[in-house]
Amino acid sequence: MTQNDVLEEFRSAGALLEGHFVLSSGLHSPVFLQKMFVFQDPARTERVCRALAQKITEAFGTVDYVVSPAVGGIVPGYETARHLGAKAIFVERENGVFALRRGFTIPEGARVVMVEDIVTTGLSSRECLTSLREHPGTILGAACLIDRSGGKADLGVPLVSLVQLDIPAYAPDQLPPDLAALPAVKPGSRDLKSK
Ligand SMILES: O=P(O)(O)OC[C@H]1O[C@H](OP(=O)(O)OP(=O)(O)O)[C@H](O)[C@@H]1O
Ligand SMILES: O=C(O)c1cc(=O)[nH]c(=O)[nH]1
Ligand SMILES: [Mg+2]
Repeated sequence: MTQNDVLEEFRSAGALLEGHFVLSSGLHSPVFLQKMFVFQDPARTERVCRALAQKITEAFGTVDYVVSPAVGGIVPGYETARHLGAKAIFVERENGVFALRRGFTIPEGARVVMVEDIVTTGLSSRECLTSLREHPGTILGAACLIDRSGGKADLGVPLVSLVQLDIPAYAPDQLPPDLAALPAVKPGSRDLKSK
């Protein structure tokens, strides 16, 4: 799949939203990728995750465990793991901090890749990777469907993505006037999880 093919999947799923969005990081952006509109269609999800699995294999070789940050990472993590022949587990917030729960474990020597849906600042991915370092296994790297940081997000491990876009994101006190004029909506779930 080319970058355009992947973007076309998002576009035709109605997942490329324009307006005024407050992202999980608190940054404001005129664009939001509503990944759940992609993931509600299993056939579409299969197409993009098969392509991501191919990139992961090229970059990292065999993978035993895919670990994803909940909630957004769970569906693409599972589907990508299916194509890799790997297990799919996830971290979720416990008192606001990502942790492996539900009795999930990673065996000694397992080859681990973190799979995220979207990378903006990389904070969610870094938090996931930090929690994984407390467990056995070798972290080979990270992967995401769309890196909207334009390659600027530093996860501390190699990151492969299907699409790299440099989508503007602004601090709340630095909004361009045309963006400030629109009512802001906050589609993400980070606040919900910390309560
Ligand atoms: O790179 P970042 O600046 O961390 O932003 C990207 C993160 O934001 C979204 O998750 P969100 O926290 O909105 O929750 P969700 O996964 O439950 O949708 C998305 O799923 C990524 O995890
Ligand atoms: O940064 C985010 O919170 C974010 C951006 C985006 O485009 N899509 C998403 O689900 N989260
Ligand atoms: Mg997320």
